[in-house]
This record gives sequence, structure tokens and C-alpha cells, in this order.
Amino acid sequence: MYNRVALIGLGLIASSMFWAMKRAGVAGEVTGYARSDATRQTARDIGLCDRVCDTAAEACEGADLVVLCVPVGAMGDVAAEIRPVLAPGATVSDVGSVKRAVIEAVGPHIPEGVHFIPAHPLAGTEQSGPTSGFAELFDNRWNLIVPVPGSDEAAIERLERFWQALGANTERMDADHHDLVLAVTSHTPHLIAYTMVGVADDLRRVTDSEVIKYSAAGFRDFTRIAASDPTMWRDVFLTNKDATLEILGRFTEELFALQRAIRMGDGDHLHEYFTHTRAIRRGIIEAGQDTDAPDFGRKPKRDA
Ligand SMILES: NC(=O)c1ccc[n+]([C@@H]2O[C@H](COP(=O)([O-])OP(=O)(O)OC[C@H]3O[C@@H](n4cnc5c(N)ncnc54)[C@H](O)[C@@H]3O)[C@@H](O)[C@H]2O)c1
Ligand SMILES: O=C(O)C(=O)C[C@]1(C(=O)O)C=C[C@@H](O)C=C1
Repeated sequence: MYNRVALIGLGLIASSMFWAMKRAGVAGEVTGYARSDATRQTARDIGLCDRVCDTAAEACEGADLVVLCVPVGAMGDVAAEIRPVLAPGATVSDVGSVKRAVIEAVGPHIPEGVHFIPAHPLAGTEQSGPTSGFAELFDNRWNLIVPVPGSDEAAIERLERFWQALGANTERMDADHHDLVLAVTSHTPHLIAYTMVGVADDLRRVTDSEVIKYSAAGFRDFTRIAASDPTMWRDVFLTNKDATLEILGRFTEELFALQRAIRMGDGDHLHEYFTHTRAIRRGIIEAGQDTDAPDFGRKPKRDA
């Protein structure tokens, strides 16, 4: 599908892309670059990339697909660095969790004749670094393709076919809409998990290690999410500021309403609220939209 693919930033997403590309046989040579010597050495040691280069420009020379896999806040600098070697007809894409900020940071560095097609695979784990990737990460996951105005249709379709070969389902989305949707489904939930784990840690002296020892599944999931890469998430909140603040504002209002209901002993309010949220979850399962759910494919119990 592409003769030479360059991966810039060799962490969870780039390494998963490499193994998925090898599984699918969709790329000729895959070159890679990471900022630190240690990461480049690890990549060489584990056979991550056909060739690991010492500069981003060297990795991108002659590439017909370049994928920026660095934290969102580093995308602009990397784009400036590789600009001189980008050949007409090549595609530059990225995997950043925020799209408007990446378009603004990278777009100005894309030379005439080079296709710039941002994308965001909705797949990840709390792990990071070159050894954390695996070929199946994108299987049956969405990858949101966010073409900029004037993007070449054939280049977009080629990138979509590429991601589909890596196991993903693709859909196109406008950048601002993407950032709002992700603020709801990913960014704010991460912030809530970080906060909850912080609260538990504040209580550590009272509860000792019992917080973790006896933690139920919900809190354990919070601690998993709160173990995600701090640089990546710092950049997500700094670059998706407006949408995240909007959703956080709404979240806080709902939380205050629930807090008040608890204080006032308003059981009806609580029951009504939880009935409503349960119906939302069941709707998702019934629509077949959560294939990871343990109850996926089973008929939901109506009156449990
Ligand atoms: N982890 C997830 O769940 C997930 C999911 C989808 C998209 N993303 C996005 O993918 C991108 C990469 O995330 P990841 O999880 O693979 O992160 P990661 O921390 O595993 O890897 C990032 C890599 O980029 C390198 N790097 C950082 N700054 C750099 C710079 N200036 N120049 C060159 N290399 C640099 C790091 O050393 C590291 O090797 C981020 O933009 C993130 O928002 C992450
Ligand atoms: O499963 C996880 O660990 C994730 O948080 C992955 C997750 C998410 O679903 O929120 C995180 C950030 C991304 O940009 C895309 C996916």
C-alpha cells in the first residue's frame, strides 16, 4: 500500500502500527525515529522498524507515508524538522488524541503537493514506550480520519485502506467535532480517573493500603487509566482546553445535583438518574456498539 512508511516517535501507537503493518504486509520498508538514544536502541534490540534512524529527517527521506506518533504538544516541532525532506505526493498523517491543535501546529509546515491527513485511532492502553505495542491493538477499533479542507480524495482513501488493513474501522470527522466528542468519551473521563485516584491517595494514611487491596472493579479501572503517560495527557488537556472545560463544567453541575440529592435524602432523584444512565448503557449494548462488554451479544436482563 505504501513503499516506505516513516514512524516518528516510537511508543505504544507507533510500535503497534509497526507490528500490525508486518502482520498485514502493507508496507515495503518501515523506518523509525525516536528522540532519545535509549528508545532508539531498544527499538533496534527488539526489531521494531526495518531501519531506526538517528534523525527524524533521515527517517522521512523518501517516505510516501509519514505518521507522527509523538505527544500532541511535540507535533509542530517535528513537522518543522521533517519539512525539507517531504516529497511531493507523500502523505503526512498523525495519531494525536486532539485534532484542531495538531492541524494548527503541523499544517503550516506541510509543503505544496504533500497530502496532510490527520487521524486518530481510538485504541490504546495505559502502557507507553517502544516495548508496549502489539499487532492487535487496532483490531475492530475506530480510527477517525480528519481530512483538512482541500485534502486529496485518493490520498484519503489510500490512508483509510491502510488503517483498515491494520484492523481498524474508519470514519471521517470534522476536527472540532472530533475534539468535542473525545472530550466527552475520553479526555474528561481520564481527568475524573486521575482525580479519584488522587483523592484515594490523599486518604491513604487513614485507610493505609486498603484502598488498593479491597478496591472493587470500578476503582481498579480508575487506577489503570491513571497510570497513563503524563506527558501525553498533559498535552491533551493543554490543547483541547475549550472542549474539556465545557464538558467539565457540565459534569460539575450534574455532580452538584447528585451531591445535593444525597444530602437531602432525595432517593427519587438518585433512582431516576441511575435508571436513566442504565438505559443508556443498555442501549449501547443492544446497538452492538461495545464489543468489549462482557454481556455483549447477550439479551440484557429487563428487570434486574
Ligand atoms: N496511548 C494511547 O492510549 C493513545 C491512543 C490513541 C492516540 N494516542 C496519541 O498517540 C500519540 C503517541 O502516544 P503513545 O501512547 O504512543 O505515546 P508513548 O509515550 O508510548 O510514545 C511517544 C513517543 O514519542 C517520543 N517523543 C516525545 N517527544 C518527542 C519529540 N519531540 N520528538 C521525537 N519523539 C518524541 C517519546 O520518546 C516516545 O517514544 C500521542 O499524540 C497520543 O495522544 C495515544
Ligand atoms: O484504553 C485506554 O487505556 C485508553 O484510555 C485509550 C484511549 C481512550 O479510549 O480514551 C485513550 C486516548 C486515546 O486518544 C484513545 C484511546
